[in-house]
Formats: sequence, C-alpha cells, structure tokens
Amino acid sequence: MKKILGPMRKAIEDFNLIDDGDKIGVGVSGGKDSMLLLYALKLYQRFSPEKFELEAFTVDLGFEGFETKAIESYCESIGVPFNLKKTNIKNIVFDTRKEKNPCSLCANMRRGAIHNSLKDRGFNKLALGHHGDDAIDTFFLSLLYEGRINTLPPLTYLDRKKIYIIRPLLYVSEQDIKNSIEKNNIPIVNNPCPADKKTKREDMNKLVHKIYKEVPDARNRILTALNNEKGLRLWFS
Ligand SMILES: Nc1ncnc2c1ncn2[C@@H]1O[C@H](COP(=O)(O)OP(=O)(O)OP(=O)(O)O)[C@@H](O)[C@H]1O
Repeated sequence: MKKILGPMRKAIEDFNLIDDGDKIGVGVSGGKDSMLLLYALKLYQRFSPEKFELEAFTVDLGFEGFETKAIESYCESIGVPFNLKKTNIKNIVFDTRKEKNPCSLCANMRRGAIHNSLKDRGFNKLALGHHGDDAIDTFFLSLLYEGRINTLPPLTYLDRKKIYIIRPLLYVSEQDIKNSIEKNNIPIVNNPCPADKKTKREDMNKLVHKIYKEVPDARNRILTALNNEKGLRLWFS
C-alpha cells in the first residue's frame, strides 16, 4: 500500500483535504477506485494527525444485479459503517425519459442522492475515488470537446449543500490502484449500467495512451502542468 498511502498523504497535505473533527463519507460505487480509496482512508485514519470519522455511502441506482451486499460485507470486514441509498434513477433516466445520452442526467441525480445522504447523517466531506489518470482524461475532454481548460479539483466547496468534495487519490495512478486491489484482495462489485465502459471518457483514455506511446514521459509532464501555476500563460491576465 506504500504506493497508495504515500501519494495520498501528500495530496491530503498539499491541498489541506482533511481537518480535525471532519466527518468524511466515501462515495463507494463498488468499483476499484472507490473500494481502494475506502481501504486507504481507513488505514490512513490510524496515523493521521487530524482525527476524523469515516463511513461509506453507496447509491443504488436501481440496476438489476448490483451486489450491494458485497460492498456491505467488505465495509464490515474493515470496520467502516456502511450507508445505502436506494433510488429509482435507472427507471427515470432509461425507462421514463429514455435519454439518448443518459450519463449526464444519471450522474447529476446520483450526485444529488449522495450529497443528501451525507447531509442526512451530518457528514461534511465527500471523498471520491478519482485518480491522476481521471484528471488527465478530464483535462483533455474539456479541452477537445468543450474548449476550456479544466480538470478535477482536489478540493471543492458546494455552497448550496454546505459540503466539501475531496479527491485524495489525484496523485495516485490507475495502474497502482489495480495492483493494490490485487495485492490486498479487495473485492470489486460489477457495475451493471449498460453505458459503463462505452463513454467518451473511455475513448479519451485510449487517445491519451496513444500520446504516451509517441511522447516519452508525457504523463508526468501533463500532471506537472496541472499543478504548475507559474507556468500558466494564456491570453488573458
Ligand atoms: N453509485 C455510487 N454510489 C456512491 N458513490 C459513487 C457511485 N458511483 C460513483 N461514485 C463515486 O464517484 C466516483 C467517480 O465515479 P465514476 O462513475 O467516474 O467511477 P469510476 O471512475 O469508475 O470509479 P470506481 O472505480 O470507484 O467506480 C467514484 O470513484 C465514487 O467515489
């Protein structure tokens, strides 16, 4: 877990992600990123200078075959309280509204549900499993499809909901997450969404990997650029 805990601790320190007395809810989809984040934060809790509470929050979107029991058992095995919010988001998005591009409405509704679950439990921070490679994919998606320079921020405050969103794994690579999942026998729960792995994000990930083949060390330089305020030079002041 060194390759996870080291960079995660650095991100927590660099971006001041955790304060004493925080109540942190981890958004757990059952996928590798959030399952690993949950385990890593549980380990970090032991030696963190800031004392914080930790619980898992899962939103069941209503797809058949979503094994929430497996997430619950894993949480129990590592001693993290588990919260489940059942919703009918799948019915609204796919059956009632028959959305052609379901991902954005679904993600919006999922965010709403998870923020409300946290608020109901009196939690003030939501930790998400996004890692460095997600930040790079988001950067290129925004640049090439939206014409803006943007990526996933480590810390955001949602004024309307009065909760902070934190992303402690932004210094961690997807490959290191995959390796840790295997080494630590962390179970993964299958995502039954029909749009999973068929998104623009997946296409962007393939494009980015083509760049890595052409330009040695491009990945590290892109990550450096995302955090290089002094190197920012655009057309406005
Ligand atoms: N159903 C859900 N319930 C709770 N949190 C969720 C849910 N779906 C996603 N999240 C949170 O939002 C983050 C980003 O979601 P996204 O759908 O992009 O998943 P991902 O990048 O495949 O990550 P993961 O491997 O954790 O599924 C996840 O890492 C997790 O923290």
